Amino acid sequence: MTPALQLRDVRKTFGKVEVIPGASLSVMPGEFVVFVGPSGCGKSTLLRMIAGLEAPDSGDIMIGGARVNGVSPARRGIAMVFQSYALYPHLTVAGNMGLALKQAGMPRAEREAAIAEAARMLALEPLLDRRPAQLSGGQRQRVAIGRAIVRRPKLFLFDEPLSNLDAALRGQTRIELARLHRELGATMIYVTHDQVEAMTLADRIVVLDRGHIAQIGTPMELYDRPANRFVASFIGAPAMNFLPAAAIPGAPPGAETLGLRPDHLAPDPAEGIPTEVTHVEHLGPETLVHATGAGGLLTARLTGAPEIAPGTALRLAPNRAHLHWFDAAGDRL
Ligand SMILES: Nc1ncnc2c1ncn2[C@@H]1O[C@H](COP(=O)(O)OP(=O)(O)OP(=O)(O)O)[C@@H](O)[C@H]1O
Repeated sequence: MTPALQLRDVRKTFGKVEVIPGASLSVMPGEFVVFVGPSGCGKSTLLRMIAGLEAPDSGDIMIGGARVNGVSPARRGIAMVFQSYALYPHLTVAGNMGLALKQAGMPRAEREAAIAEAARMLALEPLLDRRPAQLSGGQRQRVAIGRAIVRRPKLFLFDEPLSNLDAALRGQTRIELARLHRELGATMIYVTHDQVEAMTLADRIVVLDRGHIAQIGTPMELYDRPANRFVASFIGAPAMNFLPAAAIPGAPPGAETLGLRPDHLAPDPAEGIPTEVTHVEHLGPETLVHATGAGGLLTARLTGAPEIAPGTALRLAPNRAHLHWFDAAGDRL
């Protein structure tokens, strides 16, 4: 099958700074791929090169099997949804959604059918005659998504589309986006710095570390088998704990660091690592216990609301089925 998108050793430098030192990846038709990484890691630059808003210094960008380097954004068969909704204030919702189709010369009846279909998918039907100023932030973002849908692009590109929404609406819109992806069966590339969005939306996640692809995999692959410390610490909340490899017996040769997820620690008065509790957070169904011990800081996620006070001694034992060993370079062993 021809990949919907392929990057072959794509490089980008701004002035003297190499922002993308060489990225290669393939996205299959219908996949939802999320680019994730901390601020400044180059996610937006990569997305903007795919969109044609930025030119790579070298390398090939292929969309649907055709090389699109040098092809204008409008001719790439893509639709982009930004963090800022970028709606036209003087046009109605329907007008905003249909503008690109009108400009492309699509007949009115066909245009209206496309708008009606997108409005149905996004529950925008009652709002079609409103102007952007009369909409909430979440509704505006849905219009921006609708504007992308009506164009039936080969590739949807999303650049942090939820970051202007409040937490509750972000969660809700995330679920809507996942449903939309299922319903459309479209190929989607999505940029975020939020690992929860990446974990919940992606078929596959691309983790970027200072322009390098640190790992590509399904959410559970990254969670269960992070390729290096960077991915291990970025994926999963609360973050993975890191201790010197000598903290427990059984380190493989070359191990420098032991990674333990908070989910994989449990009190064990006999065998556990001795720690002193520094802080306890009761979240209702679970409790986060923060402690010092074995030459590091440890966070454990315990179920229920155990009575543990700061200052007490607590022995925490790792689940042996979930140990992550890393060498001096930070690579997984
Ligand atoms: N037009 C530009 N000129 C010079 N440097 C740039 C330009 N655009 C981006 N950069 C730099 O390239 C690096 C990557 O930026 P980019 O916006 O791709 O990161 P990002 O991962 O999307 O970050 P954020 O989440 O903060 O948007 C940053 O160091 C940024 O300062």
